[in-house]
Amino acid sequence: MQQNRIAIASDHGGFALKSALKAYLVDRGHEVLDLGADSTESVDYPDFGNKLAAAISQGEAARGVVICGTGIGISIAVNRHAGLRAALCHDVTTARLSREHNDANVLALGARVVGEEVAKDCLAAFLDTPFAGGRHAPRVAKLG
Ligand SMILES: O=C[C@H](O)[C@H](O)[C@H](O)COP(=O)(O)O
Repeated sequence: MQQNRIAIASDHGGFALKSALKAYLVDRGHEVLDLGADSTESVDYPDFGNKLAAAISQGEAARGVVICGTGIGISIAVNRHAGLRAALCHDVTTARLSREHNDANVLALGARVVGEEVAKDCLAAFLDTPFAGGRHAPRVAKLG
């Protein structure tokens, strides 16, 4: 498992925010595995959600970030994979609780919904918050 490596993927709608968050992750000392998209040319979000889920399942990265226009489609794609828990977050509180209560391993963001600064704050909360365990552990285990 590459503990310090964060995988990131988006569709065309999330491309610009992906670039900004990549730079932010590098600034924070992370290695970034960029799985595309590589431009604003129209693509299909399931392809990128599936790619990121595979990378995490195979231990190529410890956690992931996915971005599409709303964050909805790409988070649905990731959540179809066993062991993947993508949390669609719009604010710091949901990002923090997605880690504390749900042990989310993927942060999903909507580039057409949240601004860059809010997205960075969500990412910081996602990275910095540990899973609380305790009563939450058997619940998370039931997610499969
Ligand atoms: O949930 C889906 C995402 O928000 C997509 O980014 C969105 O549907 C793409 O829309 P469009 O093809 O109009 O750019």
